[in-house]
Amino acid sequence: MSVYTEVGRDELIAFIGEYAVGNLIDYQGISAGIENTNYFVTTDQGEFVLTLFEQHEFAELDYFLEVMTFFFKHGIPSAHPAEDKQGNYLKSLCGRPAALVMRLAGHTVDQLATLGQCEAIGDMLAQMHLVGEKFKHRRATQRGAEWRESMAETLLPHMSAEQAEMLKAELDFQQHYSDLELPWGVTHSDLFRDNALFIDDELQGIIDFYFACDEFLIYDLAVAVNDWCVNEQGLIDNERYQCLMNAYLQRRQLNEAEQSNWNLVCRAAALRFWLSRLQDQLFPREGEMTQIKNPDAFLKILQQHRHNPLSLNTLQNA
Ligand SMILES: Nc1ncnc2c1ncn2[C@@H]1O[C@H](COP(=O)(O)OP(=O)(O)O)[C@@H](O)[C@H]1O
Ligand SMILES: N[C@@H](CCOP(=O)(O)O)C(=O)O
Repeated sequence: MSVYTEVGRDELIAFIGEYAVGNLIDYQGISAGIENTNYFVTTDQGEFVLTLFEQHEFAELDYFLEVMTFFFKHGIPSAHPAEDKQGNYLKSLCGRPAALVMRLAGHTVDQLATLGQCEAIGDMLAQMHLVGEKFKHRRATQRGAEWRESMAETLLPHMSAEQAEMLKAELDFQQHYSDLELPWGVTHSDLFRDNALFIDDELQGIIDFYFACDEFLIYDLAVAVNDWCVNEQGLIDNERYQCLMNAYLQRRQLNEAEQSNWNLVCRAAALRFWLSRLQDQLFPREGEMTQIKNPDAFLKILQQHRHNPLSLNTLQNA
């Protein structure tokens, strides 16, 4: 969903007037997206995206704006937040925290990804992980093992006996996730096809850093593989997988611990989105325009990882 909070024209004119971005010409609610309210905003000086944060309070939002600014300044194509006349990135609108960011060119990938797009994402994700070593702000994940366990508890009573049994077995398998000693740092943690903008195979930008957090770097990689590499059958496709992974590995090799835990982390990443999509389906939030993504897509990916683990052997890791 995208418009949980409706913004009136006069309110927006007053809000825009606090920035040096020109006068409002037009604005339009964006139907894509799930977490926040988003509008495309056109002024006589440019194109922007207005986000009203629906899930976060003021205090925690600085981190995300720091992440976006950091990546932008370090050559990762991402949307720089606009500063108001007082130098603030974060403001208040309609009782919600709000930010205005640059509108990037291109379109999100609404179809299956091309091999070129998989390669571009693998390459950019590795660059983010390398440059991210210098990022000093810390934020714990909100969708980690603890969240997965407690959300599973909430959802178990609503599941078929077969799915509930599988979920319990999966939680059992993943029970030591938090004890793993794997390279970690700032991650996007939601780098799906609908969070990257492309013109053909040229990556224009990465958006929606609002799940960014400290996580295992290969969790971020697994999130991307689980979405970018799917084929018509909704399964991870070997060709796309090879393209994304080889592009990543050319810049950043996986150490032994990462290699031996790759299947576990791919499963944790699939489980996270299966559970969050089930949560959205079973407990939808109210709004004017809504979209709920299909949880079964991630059940299928999770099953694939359980029965046919992705190999690292044919890839270019040293
Ligand atoms: N900086 C941006 N430039 C261009 N389009 C954007 C930008 N930010 C968001 N969008 C558009 O808005 C949609 C929803 O944004 P997103 O951040 O994914 O929302 P949500 O946080 O609600 O999931 C995207 O799919 C994209 O089409
Ligand atoms: N990418 C997740 C949902 C998170 O919402 P987003 O629209 O903010 O990316 C999914 O596909 O389930």
